[in-house]
Amino acid sequence: MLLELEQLHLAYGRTEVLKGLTLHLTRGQIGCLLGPSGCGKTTVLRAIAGFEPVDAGEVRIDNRVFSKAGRTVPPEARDIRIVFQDYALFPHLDARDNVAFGLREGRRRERRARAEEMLAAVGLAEAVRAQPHELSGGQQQRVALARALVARPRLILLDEPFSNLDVELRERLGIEVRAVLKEFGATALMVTHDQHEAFAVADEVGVMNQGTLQQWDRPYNLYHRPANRFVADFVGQGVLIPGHVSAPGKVNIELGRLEGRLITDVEPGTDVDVLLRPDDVIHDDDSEMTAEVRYKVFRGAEILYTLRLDSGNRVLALVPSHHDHRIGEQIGIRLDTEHIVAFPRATAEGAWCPTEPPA
Ligand SMILES: Nc1ncnc2c1ncn2[C@@H]1O[C@H](COP(=O)(O)OP(=O)(O)OP(=O)(O)O)[C@@H](O)[C@H]1O
Repeated sequence: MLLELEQLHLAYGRTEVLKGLTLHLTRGQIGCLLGPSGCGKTTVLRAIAGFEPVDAGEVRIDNRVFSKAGRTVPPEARDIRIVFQDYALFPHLDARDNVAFGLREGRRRERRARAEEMLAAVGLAEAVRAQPHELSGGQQQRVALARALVARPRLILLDEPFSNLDVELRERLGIEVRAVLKEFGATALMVTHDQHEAFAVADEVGVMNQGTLQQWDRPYNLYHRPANRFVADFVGQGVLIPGHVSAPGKVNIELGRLEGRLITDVEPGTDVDVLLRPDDVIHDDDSEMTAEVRYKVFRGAEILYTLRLDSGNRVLALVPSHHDHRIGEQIGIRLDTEHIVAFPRATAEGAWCPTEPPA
């Protein structure tokens, strides 16, 4: 294990921000913390970097305790580098010298040579002498990444690294950053509130809520096997539909009987809420089951339909966009679920539905 956070507790004054957070990263692994604003993501990075002392629990790196109650190894002694949202480049230094700054040792010529190699690795061989203001946001962030990587630190932390970039660029840069981190075998932890960014970059993603980790898993599992309602709601889209577990692996809902492996632990006889993702609901003109189009969002390749069932419940359906139906039309649907995600029926506040479109 390269990074181990064990039962971390951290409060700002009386406000408890991290409440027993445990997380492990192996060497060469890229992790990402995802969660709503204010859930404590940046605080986790600050605790790892040594900017914030912890109240309880431990931060261990390479089996060495770097933080525990009453003891915080200073940031400069941790061999960690951070890539910030605003790039934090020196405006008066060119790209090469910004990267060379990441090397604290060696002669200037050697440091510049290594900086040039590193810039080439992030695709900026042509821009070594450019000043930050001559570079685009994406290029500046690549310079910042090169500066973080050049000294081969133990761990790289990335704090919302793409949030100043436009959406199109974010995912592309995310894929590039992942490739570079992997090429150098770097261990990295990123924080973001953008799940597409997290999925593009990370091997494993942790969903946080109010200072705790709800699930740490591969992106596929977060989407298809959410551990609880919070994760189901936060990752991807979907609705919860009332159902009843009639037998192991069999759940009755108003659209019929679902059969498949139950992901969550619910006994036969239990009333449940079943998660239906937009890709579970297939548009099929030949199906006898129909639903009314209440709302639609054109997404280019697909249209995301909000459909009203006879009961009044809503489901979402992701449909190829040449199936362009009008609001109010009844369209055929069928379900395609290979496994079932169901949570024991809770209070009404646990369930959610897409909101009605504005009139
Ligand atoms: N220095 C501080 N003093 C007091 N409270 C703080 C301090 N820094 C953060 N907080 C509070 O701690 C909570 C967690 O903050 P943090 O920045 O870790 O959240 P975050 O998940 O990174 O949020 P965002 O996505 O908005 O950046 C917030 O409620 C915030 O207001």
